[in-house]
Amino acid sequence: MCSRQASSAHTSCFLPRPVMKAGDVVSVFSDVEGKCTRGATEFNGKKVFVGNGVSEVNRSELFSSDKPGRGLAIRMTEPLYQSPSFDGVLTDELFLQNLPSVVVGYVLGPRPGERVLDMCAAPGGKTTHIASLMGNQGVVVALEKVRSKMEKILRNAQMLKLDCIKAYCCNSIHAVSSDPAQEYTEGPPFPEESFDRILLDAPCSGLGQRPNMSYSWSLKEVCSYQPLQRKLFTTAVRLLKSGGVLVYSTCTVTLAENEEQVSWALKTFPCLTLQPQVPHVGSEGMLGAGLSCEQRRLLQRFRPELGWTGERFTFSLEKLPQDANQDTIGFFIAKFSKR
Ligand SMILES: C[S@@+](CC[C@H](N)C(=O)[O-])C[C@H]1O[C@@H](n2cnc3c(N)ncnc32)[C@H](O)[C@@H]1O
Repeated sequence: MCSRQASSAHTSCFLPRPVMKAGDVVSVFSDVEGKCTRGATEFNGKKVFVGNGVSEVNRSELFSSDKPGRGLAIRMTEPLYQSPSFDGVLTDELFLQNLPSVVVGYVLGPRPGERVLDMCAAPGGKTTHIASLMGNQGVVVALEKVRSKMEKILRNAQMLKLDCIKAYCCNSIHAVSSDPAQEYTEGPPFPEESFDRILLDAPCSGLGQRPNMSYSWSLKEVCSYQPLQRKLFTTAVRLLKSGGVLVYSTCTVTLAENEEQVSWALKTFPCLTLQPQVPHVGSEGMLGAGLSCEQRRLLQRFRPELGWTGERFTFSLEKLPQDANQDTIGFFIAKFSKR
C-alpha cells in the first residue's frame, strides 16, 4: 500500500517523507510477483491497483512487530472489486462459496441416507454443502491427496457439526479396489459400484479464478491437467453404482478440461448419459469438442468476464437474475447418469 500524502511529498525536496498514520487516505496495490519486502518504503516492481481506503493503524503497528500482521489494517472505501468480506462471519454456520460452486451441490442432488463420494474435496466447501443438503443423514466420503488439506476438511465438518462427513487422505486415482471380492469398508479403497452419487470437482488449471492478478504457469503445466482428470474420471465411473449420478466440475475455461472431457467420457464409457441440470443458470457448453447442440445445452459454463452492473441481488435459486452467470468466476459443470 502507499500513502497518498506520501506520493505528493515525493515531488518536494524539502519535506520529510510522511509516515502513514491511522486515518490517512491510502491507495492499495497488489504485489503481483511477491517481490516487495516487508515495510519497504519504495517499490518499483510489478503492481496492480486494487482500490483506495483509510488506514486503521499507524505504520509502526503494521511493520514493527515480529509477528505476521493480523486484523484490519485498511478500511477500503473505494474498492475496485465489489465482493464484500465475509471473513470470520458466522463460521460455525456458513461456508462461503461462489455461485457456481453452490450450483454444483444442487446439481448433484444428494438425498438423506445416500452414500456420496467427493473425490477431490479440500477445503470442503462442496462436501459440507452436500452434507447439509442431506440433512447430515447418510455418508459423505471426502477424499483429498494432501494430508494438511484433508485435516482442514475435518475441521470444517466439525465446525459445521456435520458428522456424516468421513474424510481420508488418499490419491483418488487409487480409491477403487482391484480385488473383486473386496467388501465396502469405511475408508478407501472401495469396491466398484459403491456410491449413489459422486462429485469429481477436478484439479484444474484454475483459469476461471478471479480476481487473478497474474498467471505464471507454462503452457505445459496448463496442458498437464487433461490426463490427470481422465484418470480420476475413470475411477469415478468404476465407483459409481448403476443408476447413480456423477457430476464433473472445474473452475477453468479451457475446452480441453471441459467439453473435450465430456466428449471423451461419452465415447469411452457408453454406460454414461448426459443429464439436465437443475438449476441451470450458466450458459451452454462451447463448440469445438464434437458435442451436439443438444449435448452442449445440457452443460453449464460460467463466464469469468467482469459483468458487474452495480446492482445487488438477493440470492434465491428459484429466481436468479438472467445474467447471474455474467458475474461469477469461470466454471464448468457436467452431470452424467450411469446405466
Ligand atoms: C478444485 S480443488 C477442490 C475444491 C473442493 N471441491 C471445494 O469445493 O472446497 C481440487 C482439490 O483436489 C486435490 N487433489 C488433486 N489431485 C488429487 C488426487 N489425485 N486425489 C485426491 N485429491 C486430489 C487438490 O489438493 C485440491 O485440494
